[in-house]
Amino acid sequence: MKPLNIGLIGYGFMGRTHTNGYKRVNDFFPELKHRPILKAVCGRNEEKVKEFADQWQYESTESDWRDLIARDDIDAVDICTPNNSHAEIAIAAAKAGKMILCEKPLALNPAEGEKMVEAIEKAGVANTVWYNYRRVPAVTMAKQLIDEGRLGRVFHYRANFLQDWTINEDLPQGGAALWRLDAAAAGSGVTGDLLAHCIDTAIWLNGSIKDVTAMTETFVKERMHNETGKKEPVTIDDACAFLCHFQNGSLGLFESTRYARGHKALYTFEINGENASIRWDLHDLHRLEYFDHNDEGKLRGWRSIHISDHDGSQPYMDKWWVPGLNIGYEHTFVHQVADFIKSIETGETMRPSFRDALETQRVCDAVLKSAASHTWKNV
Ligand SMILES: NC(=O)C1=CN([C@@H]2O[C@H](COP(=O)(O)OP(=O)(O)OC[C@H]3O[C@@H](n4cnc5c(N)ncnc54)[C@H](OP(=O)(O)O)[C@@H]3O)[C@@H](O)[C@H]2O)C=CC1
Ligand SMILES: O=C1CO[C@H](CO)[C@@H](O)[C@@H]1O
Repeated sequence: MKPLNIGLIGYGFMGRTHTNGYKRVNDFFPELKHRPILKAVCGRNEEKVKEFADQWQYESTESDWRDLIARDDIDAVDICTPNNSHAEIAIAAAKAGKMILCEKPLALNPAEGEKMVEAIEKAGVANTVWYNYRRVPAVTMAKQLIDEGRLGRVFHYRANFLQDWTINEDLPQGGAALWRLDAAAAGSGVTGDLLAHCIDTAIWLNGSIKDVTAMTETFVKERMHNETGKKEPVTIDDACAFLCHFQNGSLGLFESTRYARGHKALYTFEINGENASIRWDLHDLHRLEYFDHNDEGKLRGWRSIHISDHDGSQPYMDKWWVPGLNIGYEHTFVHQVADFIKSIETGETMRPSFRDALETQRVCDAVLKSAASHTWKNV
C-alpha cells in the first residue's frame, strides 16, 4: 500500500463527508494500491480545527491554508471551504504541484474557473470537483443505459432541486454556516449551490447545453448581516428556473428554490427519449424508474428498479453489503475517493474534472445573465 497524504481545508459539512470517504475507502475497495492518510486539516478557528482533528483522527492541524500547501508531506489538497476561496487555494495548490479535489461549484464565476483550469492543466496535476451525485449507483446506471443507446433520440430533460431552509425572514446572512446567503462568499444563491448539481448531471447524461433563458427571484430583500450587524440587501437568488436547448436538440427545464415548504433536499430528474424514459429521485436514491417502449404491450409500464444487485451489472453495489440492502448519501463520497485513487493508478482522467466543472460554471453564468437581462443567452 502506498500512502496518499491528504490535506483537508475546511472541516464543516463537506470536511466530514470527505473524511468519511477517506477512512472507509480501502475497506470497501481492497483492490486500491493507495491508502489515504489523514495528514493535516486546516481551518481558521484553531480550537475548532483541533477538536475536529481529534474526533476524526487527523495527524496535525494548520490555521492558514498557505502553510498546509507549503508542506512537503501533503500529496493531495481537498478544498472544502466556501466558494469565494476555491480559486485562490486551488491555483496555489496547483503551483505547488499538489493533486486537488475541490468542492463545487468550481468558482465564483467563469473568469475564476478559467484561471483554475489553466493552473491545473499547466501543472499537470490530478484533479476533480465533488459533483458527488454522479456516483449514486442509480445515477451511474442511468448513464450506462443512456450510453448503451436505450433511449434513442432524447426529447426532454427536466430537473429540480428543492429546499425550504431560508423561508424565515429572520434568518441572518453571512458568516459561518450562513455564507450561502451572501453572494460575496457564495457567488450566487440556488443557481451555484443547487442547480450546479443538476447541470453537472445533465451535461454528463445528455451532453452540452447550448443556450438558456432564466428567471430568478429574491423573496426576502434584506437580512441582518452577521459581519456588519446591520440589515443589508440580499444579493443571492432564492429561486431560479430556466429553459434550455441541449446540443443534441432536446429541451431542458430546470428549477431550484429554497422556498419549497416541505422539501429539505429533493433532487429529481427525468429524461424522455423516443424509445425509453428514465427518472430518479434523491429521496428514494436506490430506485431508478425506467419505461421501455419496446416492452411487450400488455406488460409495458414504468419499472421501479431497486439498484442493489451484486453481479457487477449494477454499479458500485457489489462493494457493499449483500444483494437487496441499501447504501446512502455518504457512499457517493466514498465512491468518488475510490474513483479518484483508481484514476491516479491507471492514468485515466478523473471525471468530473476542473474542465468539466468549468462548463457547468459557464451554464450557471449564462443563467444568471439571462435572468438579469430577460433575454436568451448562449453558453
Ligand atoms: N458536493 C456537495 O453535495 C456539497 C458541496 N458543498 C460545497 O462545499 C464547500 C463547503 O461547504 P460546507 O462544508 O457546507 O461549509 P461549512 O460552512 O460547513 O464549512 C466551511 C469550512 O471552511 C472553513 N473555512 C472557511 N474559510 C476558510 C479559509 N479561508 N481557510 C481555511 N478554512 C476556511 C471553515 O472553518 P473556519 O471558519 O474555522 O475557517 C469551515 O470549517 C462549498 O463550496 C459548498 O458549495 C457543500 C455541501 C454539499
Ligand atoms: O447537495 C447539496 C445539498 O444542499 C447543500 C445546501 O443546503 C448544498 O450546498 C449541496 O451542494
